[in-house]
Amino acid sequence: MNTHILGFPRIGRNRELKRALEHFWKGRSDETALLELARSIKKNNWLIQAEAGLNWITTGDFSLYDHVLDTLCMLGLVPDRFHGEQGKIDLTTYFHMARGDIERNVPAMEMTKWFDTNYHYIVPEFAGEPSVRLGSSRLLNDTKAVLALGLRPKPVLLGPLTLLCLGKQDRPGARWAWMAPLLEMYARVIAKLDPLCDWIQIDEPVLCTDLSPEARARALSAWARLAGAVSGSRLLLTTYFGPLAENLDLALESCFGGLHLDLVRGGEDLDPVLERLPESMSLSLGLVNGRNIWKTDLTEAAVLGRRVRDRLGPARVLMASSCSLLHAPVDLRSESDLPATLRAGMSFAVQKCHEVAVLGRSGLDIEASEELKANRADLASLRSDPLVCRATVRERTAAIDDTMLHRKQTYALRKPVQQAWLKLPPLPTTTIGSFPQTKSIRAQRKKWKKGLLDHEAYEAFLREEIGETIARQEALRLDVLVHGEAERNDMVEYFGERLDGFCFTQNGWVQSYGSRCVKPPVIFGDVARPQAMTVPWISYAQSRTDKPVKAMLTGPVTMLCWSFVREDLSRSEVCRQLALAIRDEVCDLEKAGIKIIQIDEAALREGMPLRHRDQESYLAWAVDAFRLTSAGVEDSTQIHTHMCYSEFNEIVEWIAKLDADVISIESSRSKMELLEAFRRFAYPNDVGPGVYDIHSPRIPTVDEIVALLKKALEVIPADRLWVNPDCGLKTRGWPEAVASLRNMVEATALLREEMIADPA
Ligand SMILES: Nc1nc2c(c(=O)[nH]1)N[C@@H](CNc1ccc(C(=O)N[C@@H](CCC(=O)N[C@@H](CCC(=O)N[C@@H](CCC(=O)O)C(=O)O)C(=O)O)C(=O)O)cc1)CN2
Ligand code: MET
Ligand SMILES: [Zn+2]
Repeated sequence: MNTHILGFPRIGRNRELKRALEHFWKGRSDETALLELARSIKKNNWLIQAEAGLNWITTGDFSLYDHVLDTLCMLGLVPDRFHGEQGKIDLTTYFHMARGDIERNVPAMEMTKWFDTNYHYIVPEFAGEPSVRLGSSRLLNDTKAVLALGLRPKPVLLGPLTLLCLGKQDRPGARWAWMAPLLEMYARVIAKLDPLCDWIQIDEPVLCTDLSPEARARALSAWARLAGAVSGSRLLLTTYFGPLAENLDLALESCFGGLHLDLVRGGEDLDPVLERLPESMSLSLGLVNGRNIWKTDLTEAAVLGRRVRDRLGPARVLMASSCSLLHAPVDLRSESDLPATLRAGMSFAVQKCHEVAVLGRSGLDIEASEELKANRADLASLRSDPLVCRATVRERTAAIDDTMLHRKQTYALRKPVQQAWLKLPPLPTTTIGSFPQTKSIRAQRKKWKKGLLDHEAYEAFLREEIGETIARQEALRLDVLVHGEAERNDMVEYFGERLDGFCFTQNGWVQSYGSRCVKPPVIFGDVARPQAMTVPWISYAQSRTDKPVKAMLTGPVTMLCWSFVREDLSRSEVCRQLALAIRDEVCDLEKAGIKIIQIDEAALREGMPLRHRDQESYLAWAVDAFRLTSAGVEDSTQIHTHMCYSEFNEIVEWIAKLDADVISIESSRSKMELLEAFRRFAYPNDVGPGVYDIHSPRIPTVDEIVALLKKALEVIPADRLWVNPDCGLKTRGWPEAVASLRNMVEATALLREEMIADPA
C-alpha cells in the first residue's frame, strides 16, 4: 500500500534553521547563505522520507518562518502596509510581515496559536479591497527539485477554507469577498503543479472545528474550483486534529481524489466513511501520531488498516501520519541519555516516517511481520517501567475531596485581609515573571550543564543576576517585584526537571514560532514532587528587598499542554497529579513567608478542545486542577495567575471560576477588545489587562499606556485594576525592557495623580 506523511519538521536536526535565521536578522550573514541552508534542510528532509521508503515526498511543508505566511506570499495576499518598491515580495518583505519593520515603524502581522497546538502562525488579514496576485514560486521549484532527485513529489497547500477562516477581517463577513480572487490564484498554482505529481495535498484542518454557516455554504464551490484545475493529478483533502463529525458529508462531496482522516484523534469518522466514501475517492489513514513522541502500536494500526483494505481494496488506501510531523522532534538517534526502557518506546519524526513505511510494506500481516513483533516488544518495555504507576501518587489523587478546591473565604473577604499587609497603592504595577534571558545567562547555564562550571559558581552567578533584577525593579519603582526567572531554561521544562514521572530529551526541539523553539519534557509516569522546587530562589529574591516579591510557578494545565504526555492515563488524571505536586510547592512557599504566588496558566485556552461539544468538560477539570493547586493557602496569601496568546472572550466565566485573586492577561495586541467580555460578564476579582505587547522591541509611549488604562478603567473599577505588560520579558533585551517599564510606571503615576485630583 502507498505511504506518505503530511509534513516534516523544518528546523533541521540541530536547529540549524534557528541559528541561520538569527544570524541573518543580526546582519551576520546574507540571503544566499540563508537560502543555501534552507535548501540543504529541505533536501535532507526529502531524503529521509525517501530512505524510509515512503512513496511520496512532501514538498511545500518547509518554511523560513511560518507556512501560513508562505501561503500568503504565494497567493500575493500581502497587507498594503508592507508593499515596498514595485510590490515585490522579497525576503525583506517576508520578514517584515512576520516581525514588523522597525525602521518604518510598521507593526508585524498578528501571531496566534495553530489550533490546539503550541505552534504559532501569522494571522492573515482580510481588510480593504481584495487584492491578490501570483507571488512566490517556491512550491513549484521545490516540487521540480524533488522530481530531479528521481523521487515522486506531493506538494502541500493550505486550503482556501482554512486560510479564510483563520484570518481576521476588518468588518463582519469581509473575508468572503476574498474567496473568488484567491481561488483564481490557487487554481493557477495547482495547474502548474498538476503535470508534475500524482497527488496534491490540500490541508483543511478547519473541517475538524465547528464551521460557521458561511464557511459551510462556500466550501463545496471553493473546492470544485480547485478540482477543476487538475487533469493529471489528484487532490487529497487532508483534515487533522480531530474528527470531521458533522462536516464529514461536506468532505465526502468535495469531488477530490482522496480524503485524509486523523485516526489518532478522529477515529469516530472511520465507520461512516467506510459506509459512504464515493468510489472515486481514496482514503488516507492517519495512523502515526504526529503530535506525540511515542511509538505507534503497529499491531493495532495494522488491524485497522486491514479492515479498511478489505473493504476498499489496497489501491484506494494510503498509510500516513495523523497530521504534519511539525509538532514532533526530529530524530531519536540524537538522544543518548534516555533510560533504555523509555527510549525503546519512543519515535520522533524520522522514526515516524519508518513506522508509516512499515505499515505500507508489512502486508499488514500481524503474525509474520518481524517489524510488528519488535514493535510489540518495545511497547511492552515502555509499560514495564516501575515508575509508571506509583501507589502513593494514586492514593493521593484518589483522596482529593471537594474541600481541597476551595479557599477558606470568598475573594471579597480575602481582599481586605491581603491589603492589610500589602498596603498597595491604587493601580499596582507588576510584571509577568521573566526578565531578559541574556546571552550570558544562557551561556553560563550551558557551561554548568556541560560540567564546565561548578554548581556553586553557577548558583552564585544566578544570585548575582537575581539581585540585579530586584535592584532594577526597585529603581523603576514597581510595586510587586519578581525574581526574573534567570535560573529557568523554560517555564515548563524547568519544573519538569524537578518532578518525578518526567524524563528529558537532549535535542527534542519543536518549533514554537519563527526561530523560537521549545523542548517539551516527557511525562511517562506518575507525577510527584520529591522536594521544594523554587523556595530558595524566591526567598533569596525576597531577602534583597522590602517590597513584596511574587513567587512564580507554572500551573498544572500548562505543564500538561506543553509536555509530551503518556497515553495510558487520561489527561485529566495526569493533570490532577501535577496539581497536587504544585499545590505542595504553593504551600511550601507560603510557609517560607512568600505571600504572593503566581501560578501561570498560559496554555489554559490553547488546551481547549476544538469543538464546542467537548469544551465544557475540559474546562471543568482544568479549572478544578487550578483550584486544587491554589486553594491550600491562607486568606492573606494572594494568588495570581497569568494567561496569554489566545482568544479569551468566550471563557471569561470559566476564568472567573479559577478564583485567583489577581489575573494578568494578554490584551494589548487586540487593543483591549478583551474588556468587552469583562464588561458583559462583570469579572469579579482583580485584573491586569496587559498594557503593551512584549513580542515587539517597540517601546510603548506613556500616552499610549495612559489611553489603554483609561479604556480599562471604564470597565474595571480602579480598586481592582493592576498595571502590567502582556507577558514575560524573557525574549527582550534589558534596554527595551527598562524603557518600556519606565513608561508604564510613569503612565500609572499620571493616572494616580488624576485620581487624587478628581476622585470618581
Ligand atoms: N514551553 C513553552 N511554550 C511556550 C512559551 C514558553 O515560554 N514555553 N511561550 C510562548 C511561546 N514563546 C516562546 C518564547 C521564547 C522561546 C525561547 O526563547 N526559546 C528558546 C529556547 C529556550 C531554552 O530552553 N533555552 C535553553 C538554552 C538552550 C540552548 O539553545 N542553548 C544553546 C546555547 C545558548 C548560548 O550559548 O547562547 C545551545 O545549547 O547551543 C536555556 O536557556 O538553557 C529558543 O528558541 O532559543 C520559546 C517560546 C507559548 N509557548
Ligand atoms: C508564556 S507565559 C510566561 C509566563 C512566565 N512567568 C514569564 O514571565 O515568562
Ligand atoms: Zn504569557
